[in-house]
Amino acid sequence: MDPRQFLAEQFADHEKTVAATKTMVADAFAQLADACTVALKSGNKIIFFGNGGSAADAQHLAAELVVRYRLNGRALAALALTTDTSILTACSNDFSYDDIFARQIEALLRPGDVVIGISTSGNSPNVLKALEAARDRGGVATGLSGRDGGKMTGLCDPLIVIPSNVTARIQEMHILIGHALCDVLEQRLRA
Ligand SMILES: O=C(CO)[C@@H](O)[C@H](O)[C@H](O)[C@H](O)COP(=O)(O)O
Ligand SMILES: [Zn+2]
Repeated sequence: MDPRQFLAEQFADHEKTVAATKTMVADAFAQLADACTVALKSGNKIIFFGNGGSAADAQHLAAELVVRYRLNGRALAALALTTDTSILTACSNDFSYDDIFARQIEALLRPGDVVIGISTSGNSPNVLKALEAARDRGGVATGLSGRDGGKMTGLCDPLIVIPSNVTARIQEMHILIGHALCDVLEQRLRA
């Protein structure tokens, strides 16, 4: 396998996914940006969570809002549920891995908070449980997914579904959309 050829194929696949995604997700993205704007203006917060690469996305995006993305200005209230190893290990050990995000939602969510579950399959049980817990407690359950949306369909409003079956391509679109979300929120609330 020639790495140059392989990389060219990866770029081609990425570009194909970008082209398919940008026409499909615009309305859901606008809805998500509006929901986050309302929450932040009302003194609520945005809560991100996901597994593996999506855990990295969750904490990456929370950091953009709490600290800065492109603009200096006020801190925006955001939290990733993927970072406290004591909570994550105690909850996995004593309860179940499926509860690691839902338990934190029970502790930390206030009505009006926006939660953003990130799952490329849309089927990770811990993400689904947290979305249900958020919805039950008056949170705004939203998500970033891929494939056919999985079980996140029907739990999230809006749900941004990336039209791809390749986990890496879906994640690449998630972080692009996440960055765009931070940019819109900065322009609305930090400028
Ligand atoms: O980053 C990657 C693959 O690119 C992996 O770590 C991936 O995030 C993990 O397999 C996750 O557990 C997948 O979960 P999900 O996206 O289906 O919810
Ligand atoms: Zn990855």
